[in-house]
Amino acid sequence: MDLNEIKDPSFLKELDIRQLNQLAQDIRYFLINNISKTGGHLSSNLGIVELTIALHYVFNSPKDKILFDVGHQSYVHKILTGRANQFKTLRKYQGLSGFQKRCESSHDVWEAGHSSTALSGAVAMAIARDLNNQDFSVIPVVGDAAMVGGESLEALNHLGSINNKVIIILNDNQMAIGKSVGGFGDFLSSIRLSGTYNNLKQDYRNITSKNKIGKMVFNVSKRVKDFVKHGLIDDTIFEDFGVDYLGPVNGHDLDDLIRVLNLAKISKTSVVVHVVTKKGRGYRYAENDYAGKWHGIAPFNVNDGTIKHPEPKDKISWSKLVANHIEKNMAEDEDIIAITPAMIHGSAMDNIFKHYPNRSFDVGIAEEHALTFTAGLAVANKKPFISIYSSFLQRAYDQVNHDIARMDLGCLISVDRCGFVGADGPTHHGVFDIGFLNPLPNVIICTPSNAKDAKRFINTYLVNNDHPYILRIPRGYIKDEVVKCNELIPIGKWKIENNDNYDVTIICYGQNVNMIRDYFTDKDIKVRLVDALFIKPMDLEMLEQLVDDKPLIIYETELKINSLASNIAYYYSQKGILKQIYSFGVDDHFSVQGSINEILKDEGLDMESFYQNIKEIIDEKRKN
Ligand SMILES: Cc1ncc(C[n+]2csc(CCOP(=O)(O)OP(=O)(O)O)c2C)c(N)n1
Ligand SMILES: CC(=O)[C@@H](O)[C@H](O)COP(=O)(O)O
Ligand SMILES: [Mg+2]
Repeated sequence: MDLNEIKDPSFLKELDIRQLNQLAQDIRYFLINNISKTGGHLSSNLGIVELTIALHYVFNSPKDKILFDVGHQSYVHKILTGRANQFKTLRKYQGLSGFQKRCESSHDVWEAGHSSTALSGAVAMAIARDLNNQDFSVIPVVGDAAMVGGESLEALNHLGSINNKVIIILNDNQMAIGKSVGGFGDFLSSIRLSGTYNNLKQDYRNITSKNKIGKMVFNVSKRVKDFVKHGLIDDTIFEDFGVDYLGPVNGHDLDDLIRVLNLAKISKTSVVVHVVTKKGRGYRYAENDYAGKWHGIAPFNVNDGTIKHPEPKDKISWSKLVANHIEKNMAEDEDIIAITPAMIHGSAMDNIFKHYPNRSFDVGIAEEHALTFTAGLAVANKKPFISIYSSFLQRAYDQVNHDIARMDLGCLISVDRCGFVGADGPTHHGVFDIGFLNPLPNVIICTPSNAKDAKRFINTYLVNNDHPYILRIPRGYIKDEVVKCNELIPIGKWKIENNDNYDVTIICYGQNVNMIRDYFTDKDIKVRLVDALFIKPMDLEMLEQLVDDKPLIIYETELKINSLASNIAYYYSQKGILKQIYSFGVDDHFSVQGSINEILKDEGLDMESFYQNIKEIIDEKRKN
C-alpha cells in the first residue's frame, strides 16, 4: 500500500492477518529505502515493525498512550500515525525528529532520546489516569538494554507497589547498540531457551479464543498468570517486583502478538509482555550486526550495504584518536582500565575490547554506575579511562561530583560528542557539560584543538594520575599528524597566535580554533587567536596580558550561561579589571537538529554571521 496515504492507525482494524503481514513488508521496504538516503536508526526499527503494527491494531492511540523508550525505534509508529510523507526530512534541519516528539503528533505522548525514561513516565500517566477516573491503557515499549538502565528498575520497583495498571512491552532483541551485556540478558535468554514459548502459544490461543457471542473468554477479574498453564512464569524477576509476566512471544508473528496484547489489555494488573525480536530483521547487512554498525547508520547503498560518504581519508575521528592512544598505552601500562556505558562502537573502543578483554568493561546503559565504578577503580590504584558522551554524562553528574571530584581521584573521563552533534538534535547536543563540570573542585578540563594536545593531555594523566582529568572531544574528525607522542602538557597553559598586529582578540577552544583560524586567514579583520584549551584551570597570566583597547571576543559552541566567557568575566571582575567581553555562544534554549552548519547558522554562530558581528563591534568601538 502507499504508506504516504496513512492518516492515522484506525485503518489497521479493517485489515486481516495476511494484509497486516503485507503491510509489515511494505514498511520494511520503505524504511530501508528512506534511511538509505537520510541515514538514521535502521536496525531497531526493522526489528519492531510487527510489534508496532500489533500495538496500533490492538490499542487505540492516542487515547491509549504508547511511549517508546529512547524513541529511536519509533519510525514505524510515525509511519502508522500519518508521517510517512515527511521521511525525506528525517533528522534534518526543521524536519522530522529521529525520536518521538510531542509537537509532531498527538500520538507522541512522550519524548526522549536518552534511555530508560519511558517506564517512569508511564507509571506517572497511569496514576494520573486513575486519579482522574479515566479509562485508557498506558504502554511503555522498552528495549532489553534500556530495561536495566537504573531508572527503569526504579520505576518497575515503584510500579510493583501500586495498583495502577501499566502494560510494559519488553522488546528483547538481545542487543543494545551492539550485543547486550550483563546478567539480565542471561536471565532473558534462559526464558527464551526454556521452551515455554511453544507451550504458551497454545495457552494464548485457548485464552483469547472468542465464545459464541464473540466475547473474550478471559475472565477480566483474574490475573493473567492464573490463565497460563505452562510455565516457570512464577519466578521471573518481574513477579518478584510484583508485576505479572507474559511471554516470551515471537515478535515477528502478528497473530501471536495480537493475541498476547489482547490478553495484556484485558488483564486487571500490570504486566510485562516479553516480546522476542530480531534487530535489523529483513536487511541482511543489518541482521547479526553485533558490533552495532547498523544501529545508527549514515546514508548507504541498499544493494551492497556500503556507506555513501565514508570517513575522510586523511583524518581520524576524535573518538578513535583517543581510543587508539589509550590502547597503545594499555600495552605498556597494565593498570589502565577502559570503561564504557554501552557505547563501544560510538566511542571507537572496539579494538580496546578486542585486545584487552580483561581490562575493558561495558557496563551497559548505566552511566551512574560507570562513573562510580571509575571512582572505585581509582581508589583501588588503577588508572581508569572512561569514555562517555557529553549528553549522557548529564545522568552521572552526582557521581562525578560526589564520588570522583570530592575524593580528588585520579581518572580520565573522555567526554565525547561535545558541542553540536547534528542530526540527533536537542537530546544529544553536548552543550551543557562545561556549565556543570566547571564548578567542581579538583577537576582539570581540557578541550584540545589538535591531536597532539589530546595525546599530551592523556599522557599527563597517565604519568601524574593525581586528579580527575576531563578530556572534551567533539563528534568529528581531526588530522593525526604526530602518531607517536610521549610528551606531557603544561596544565592550564593557553596558546596565542598573531600577538603583534591585530584588530580583535578571539578566545576559543577545541575545533573552533581551527575553524576560526581558517576562516579569518584571508579576511580584512586581523585576529589575535587564543587557543584556550584548558577550561579549568584557566591561564590567568595570559588572561591579564590579553587586556588592551581592542575588542575581546569569546566564541563557544556551548551554552553561554556558565561558560568560559562567564568564567573570564568573573575573573576580571574579581581582579577589578574593567574589560568588556563580547560572548558568542548558545543562548538559553535547546538547540535544533540538522547539519552542523545549519545548527551554527540557526544559532547565529556560523562564520559569516560571526564576521559581520565582529565588524559591527569594531565599527561601534571606532565611533566611541
Ligand atoms: C542514557 C543513554 N545512554 C546511552 C544511550 C545510547 N543508546 C541509544 S539506543 C541504545 C541501545 C538501546 O538498546 P535497547 O534498549 O535494547 O533498544 P534496541 O535498540 O535494541 O531496540 C543506546 C545505548 C542513550 N540513548 N541514552
Ligand atoms: C539513540 C542514541 O542515543 C544513539 O544511537 C545515538 O544516536 C548515537 O549517536 P552517534 O551517531 O553520535 O554515535
Ligand atoms: Mg535491545
